[in-house]
Amino acid sequence: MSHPLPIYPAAGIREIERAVPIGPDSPSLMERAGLACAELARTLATDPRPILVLAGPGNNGGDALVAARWLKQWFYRVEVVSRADEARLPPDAATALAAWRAVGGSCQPDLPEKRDWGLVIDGLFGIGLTRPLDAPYADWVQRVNALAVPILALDVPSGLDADTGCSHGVAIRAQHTVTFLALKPGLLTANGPDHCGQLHLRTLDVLAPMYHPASGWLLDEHLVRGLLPPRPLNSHKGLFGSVGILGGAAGMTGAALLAGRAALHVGAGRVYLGLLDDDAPAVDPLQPELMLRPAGHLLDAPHLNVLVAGPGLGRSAAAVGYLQHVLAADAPLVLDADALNLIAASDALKARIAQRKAPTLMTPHPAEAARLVGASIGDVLCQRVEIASLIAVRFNAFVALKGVGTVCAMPNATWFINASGNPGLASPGTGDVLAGILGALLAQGLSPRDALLLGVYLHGAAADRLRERGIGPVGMTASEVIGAARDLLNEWVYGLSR
Ligand SMILES: NC(=O)C1=CN([C@@H]2O[C@H](COP(=O)(O)OP(=O)(O)OC[C@H]3O[C@@H](n4cnc5c(N)ncnc54)[C@H](O)[C@@H]3O)[C@@H](O)[C@H]2O)[C@@H](O)CC1
Ligand SMILES: Nc1ncnc2c1ncn2[C@@H]1O[C@H](COP(=O)(O)OP(=O)(O)O)[C@@H](O)[C@H]1O
Ligand SMILES: [K+]
Repeated sequence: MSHPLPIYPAAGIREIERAVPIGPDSPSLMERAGLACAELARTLATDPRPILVLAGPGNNGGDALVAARWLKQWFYRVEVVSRADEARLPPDAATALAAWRAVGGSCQPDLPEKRDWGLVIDGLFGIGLTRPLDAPYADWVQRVNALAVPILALDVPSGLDADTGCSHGVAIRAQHTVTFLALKPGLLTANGPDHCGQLHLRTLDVLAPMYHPASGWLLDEHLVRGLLPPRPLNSHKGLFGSVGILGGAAGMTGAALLAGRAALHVGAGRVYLGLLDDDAPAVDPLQPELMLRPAGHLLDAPHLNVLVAGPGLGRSAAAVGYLQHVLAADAPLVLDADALNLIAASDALKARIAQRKAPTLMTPHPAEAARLVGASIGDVLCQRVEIASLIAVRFNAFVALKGVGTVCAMPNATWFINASGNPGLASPGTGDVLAGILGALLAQGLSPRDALLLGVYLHGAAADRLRERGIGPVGMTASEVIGAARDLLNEWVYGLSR
């Protein structure tokens, strides 16, 4: 499999399907997909009960019928449920139906009441789903979802939109999804991961980018391993940059401290905090390495080469003033939280970001993203790739639209979907930690693109490491994520094992 793994929306997959040459002696893509499904199903069907195959009216149903045929030939008991109108099946699916019948297979028009299946194969709809499931499909999906039986979804869990990860009404909740040719965005973001279960990619011997250029890729460990900041033996703290963090208004000092501690633990040479709270402490007793000062003096700190604005910034007039100075600074800048909200509320600030000469990183969660582009949160949730890309292009910024399957979008309209992370991160302060991590990586000389990709992946991977250790997902804290990120980065940079 070639890396990085490309991600295509349905239209791209269709271009690839059209372009792949199929020689006279090579199996059709549907034959390859059905066989790949059957091989996986064989590993999942661990009890002797029959396998239920739900076959839809299009090519997804065709894949399912090919899988049913192989499984029957391997002596599994297979029951196919299909309402497909033979005369209206696409050609490959009609061939698959004829081949299924030729091995003695039959189709039932409705889902039987009995429920003694050992595995359900969902081949109702794939990338061709265009609207909420009609009856009886919606009813079938609800009934198989309610069974205590594993479901293997073919290509896309039926009912889920392959492009967005939002469901059209009800959708299959699978334990496994085997997806063909290439990854699709909807499997990786929004509701996709909850509906897909474990994802299995089968490229069907097709090198997708040969047939259609990709503009999106999976952000995985393979991709970030090449981006690590070097640590020569002959080094001193001046080599690793100085991060200045603007934030910490009254009642929110902790947010700035979390960002600062994260920056320190991910390798920044020096970390300054410019705090807005008049009563802010002069030192963080638990992290005395941090240099705390009033917000108005932050930009006077020596050697600053990266700025982070937002953690606990608040929306006061003073905050706007400090933010204006930070935006005018000629240093890479990470904008998070209330910095984003203040920008969303001001056309002048918006224009200033787009005009910045130094790189800008923006890390909105969906509500912040909605404010930035004047969309509803619902729109953002169901158009994550589009909205992240829109923000990146509009603000000439490197954007992480946060949430499950964080979308990293670049100003050149390329994008990545992050594979790491878990709901342990749905806890206070984890966004501040991400902002600090990004600041530290920029300070160590990574390009804005590479800092964003490594930082987002590392943040999620740290949470995954904590979950492996039983620390979360419930009760995982942002402070714990910092320590795990440090451990992982050292493992990756120096090859030190746990
Ligand atoms: N053509 C090929 O050679 C290949 C096809 N493949 C499979 O083909 C799938 C795409 O096939 P199709 O384009 O036929 O699309 P689907 O099989 O996903 O579904 C399209 C059919 O469902 C109908 N439909 C859409 N939404 C509906 C709804 N809510 N209720 C009822 N009917 C609805 C459409 O009118 C159409 O008849 C992929 O997901 C994949 O599983 C892959 O195996 C790759 C190879
Ligand atoms: N369910 C989840 N799965 C993966 N990552 C998540 C999940 N929920 C939240 N996150 C991550 O946690 C971080 C939360 O950031 P944010 O919403 O800004 O929190 P805060 O404002 O409390 O710091 C983001 O990086 C986001 O992607
Ligand atoms: K399906």
